[in-house]
Amino acid sequence: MLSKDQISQYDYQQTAEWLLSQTQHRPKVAIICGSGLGLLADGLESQKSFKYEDIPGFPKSTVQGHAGRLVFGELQGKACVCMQGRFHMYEGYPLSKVTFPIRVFKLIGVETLIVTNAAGSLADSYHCGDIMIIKDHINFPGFAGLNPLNGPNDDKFGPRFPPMSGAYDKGLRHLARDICKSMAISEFVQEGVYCMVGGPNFESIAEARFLHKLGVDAVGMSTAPEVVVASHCGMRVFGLSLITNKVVKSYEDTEMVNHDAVLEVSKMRSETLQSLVTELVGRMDINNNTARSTNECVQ
Ligand SMILES: O=P(O)(O)O[C@@H]1C[C@H](O)[C@@H](CO)O1
Ligand code: HPA
Repeated sequence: MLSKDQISQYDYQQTAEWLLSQTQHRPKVAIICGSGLGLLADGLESQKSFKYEDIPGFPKSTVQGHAGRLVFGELQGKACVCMQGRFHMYEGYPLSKVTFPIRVFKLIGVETLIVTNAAGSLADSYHCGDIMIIKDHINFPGFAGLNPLNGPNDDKFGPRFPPMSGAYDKGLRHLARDICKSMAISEFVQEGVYCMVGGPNFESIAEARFLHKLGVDAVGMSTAPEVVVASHCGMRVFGLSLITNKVVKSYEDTEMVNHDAVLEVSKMRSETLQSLVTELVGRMDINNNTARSTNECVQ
């Protein structure tokens, strides 16, 4: 039996079928835009967009900097679907709702997920405005039992105990580094470990020091649940964090982070991020997705 927070295969299917009936686009790539990074979706050609509130079963965006639109279109001739705004645990959504779109994407045929987010840096060598290719993540809420895969496993999507090593595709990370070189932006591109915390408050100094000691390079309030669900259902994943602030780790430091500053830095770099993602989609082989596992749920 499903608990009140769990979502049935039928519910995902209903939303997927509704979307397929509303657009001719058949995307193999989905892109999630982080805080202030909605511009990524504006680059799509032949757009067809839907407000989240008009999509059956979809949650609503409540965070400033997250427009709340699902945009279908083409990037470099490849069909994509772009979430202009995502859902966060701190908005009060259960993780099944936070990750609802991922399984819907799977059912409409998406094989590759690109996640982006705004994050604070802990690594001493990082600067505000840096772009971090996500190599791996720490799903902190998962340690406390908050995992989107909790509850009865739906074998049609993936296995009960999925591996998470290698969740961030090596080939795509390599390709992204090559693209950064050709764009001459490597000097502010890093590769590191992202940690999701629940938010909505930013980290205390003691928490920041703790995460730094754990080897976290950047911290944010999203992404890990989406990646867990995408990886569970065999999607190939690529992730980028935009470093919008340095996390305060010293009691001498009087600087305080706030969401407006996060949005400001996001805007400053969003064009570069848009070019990087566009080039990546253009050069990735979408018909050769050696995704991590196979399953039967694609219709
Ligand atoms: O959706 P993302 O992870 O980009 O949003 C980040 C984390 C918080 O939601 C917000 C804090 O400013 O930005
Ligand atoms: O410093 C941060 N901490 C957590 N989430 C964030 N999102 C942007 N910056 C931060």
